[in-house]
Amino acid sequence: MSDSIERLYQAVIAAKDLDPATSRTARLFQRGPAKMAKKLAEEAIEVVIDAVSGKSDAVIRESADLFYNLAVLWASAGVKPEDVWREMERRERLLGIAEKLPKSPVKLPKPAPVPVVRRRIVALENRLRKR
Ligand SMILES: N=c1c2ncn([C@@H]3O[C@H](COP(=O)(O)OP(=O)(O)OP(=O)(O)O)[C@@H](O)[C@H]3O)c2ncn1[C@@H]1O[C@H](COP(=O)(O)O)[C@@H](O)[C@H]1O
Repeated sequence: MSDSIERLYQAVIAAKDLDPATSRTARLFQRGPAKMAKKLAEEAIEVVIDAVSGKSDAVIRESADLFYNLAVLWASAGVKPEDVWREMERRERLLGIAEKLPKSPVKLPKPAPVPVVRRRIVALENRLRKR
């Protein structure tokens, strides 16, 4: 999958300086990051709506549009696909370590009950009173 996204990203980079009249990508670059972000958000919502409606084919189509608009926003923000893959690999390494930790909170052995030494205050007070 990452190969497809990397090819798409390269295609976006190649198209960004084309004629906006004929290239959607060039048009998005001409209109700027706010428009790119709006389109990305719209695609994300379309994926959500189709997924909730159980329309798997539409989810596939809209996901491809989502990846396209994400690649456009990445390019505009100076983010490369490998930057994202590196972050994902870092998280995977961390999770891998975490997976070796016990999932439940570590159960410490209950400390032995400390015998409560009841100060014989009452007896002492009685003794003092008798003096
Ligand atoms: N991968 C894509 C790609 N995926 C989705 N889209 C466009 O993104 C739009 C997303 O769907 P929308 O429903 O939001 O769009 P729309 O409602 O039809 O029209 P708008 O309201 O968005 O203007 C679709 O119209 C698609 O044409 C893409 N447009 C271009 N590419 C690739 O980007 C490269 C550059 O192409 P140009 O931008 O045409 O130069 C090429 O390799 C293209 O294959």
